[in-house]
Amino acid sequence: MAVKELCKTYRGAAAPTLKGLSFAFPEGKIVGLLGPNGAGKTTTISILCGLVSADKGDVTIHGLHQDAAHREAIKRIIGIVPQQIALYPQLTAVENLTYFGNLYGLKGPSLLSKIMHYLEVFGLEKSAHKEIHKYSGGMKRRANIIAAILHDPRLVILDEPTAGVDVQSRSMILQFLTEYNRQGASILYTSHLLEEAQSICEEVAIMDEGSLIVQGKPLELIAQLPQCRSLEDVFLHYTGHALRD
Ligand SMILES: Nc1ncnc2c1ncn2[C@@H]1O[C@H](COP(=O)(O)OP(=O)(O)OP(=O)(O)O)[C@@H](O)[C@H]1O
Repeated sequence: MAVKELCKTYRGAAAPTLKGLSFAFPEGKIVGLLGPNGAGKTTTISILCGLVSADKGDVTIHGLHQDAAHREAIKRIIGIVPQQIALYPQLTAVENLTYFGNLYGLKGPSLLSKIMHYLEVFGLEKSAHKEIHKYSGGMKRRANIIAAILHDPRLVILDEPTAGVDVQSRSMILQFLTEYNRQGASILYTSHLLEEAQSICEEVAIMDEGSLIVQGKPLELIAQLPQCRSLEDVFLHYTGHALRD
């Protein structure tokens, strides 16, 4: 996937959120989009998914240029896991997942067996018929991921999928992403957890204030800076210590 010279200023905003952002990631890898609060990660992801329109610039996903002619094809390729839980709290997990499966034209016994399979993979089978508002934070996050992958997307885009979950859920989610990637899918995710990003991402792009700062393989980025021992050191080297509002 690639973005080229993306610009975005939200209506009424005093300053642009994206200022000519460009990066390109190879397919079939787990890659990370990193940056401090307000860097523009969610905006970038939203543009990649077609949920927000850019003022200027190009997006290409799995060789398809993001334009009106390819919108439907791209929608089928992508699975989106938003930062906020996008499930109906009063519906059970099975009811929610049936609804999301139907949106992609999946139905009947094959959809139900897929839902049950993933509920088991994500350790939610005992809560399949429990309403989502009765789920813990980690359970909601796991169910939120299932909703995005029922249509077997070749690219899964996740916005902070492991934020605020316990160690067990986090480890389960990362293990799943690694396995899903091994089966051939590309994964793009954002996180503030740099140790985690270092361990699972083959490549990362660090952005700040709407522009790309640096991109590369975590170990190569670390090796380029003699004073840095971790991706967190690299991140602080490029983005500085100043607090962001
Ligand atoms: N819908 C919107 N309307 C106006 N401004 C917005 C909107 N969404 C985001 N912004 C602004 O754009 C900037 C970048 O926000 P964005 O959420 O893309 O950053 P981020 O890197 O994902 O941040 P975080 O790590 O805090 O989630 C922020 O200054 C934010 O206030």
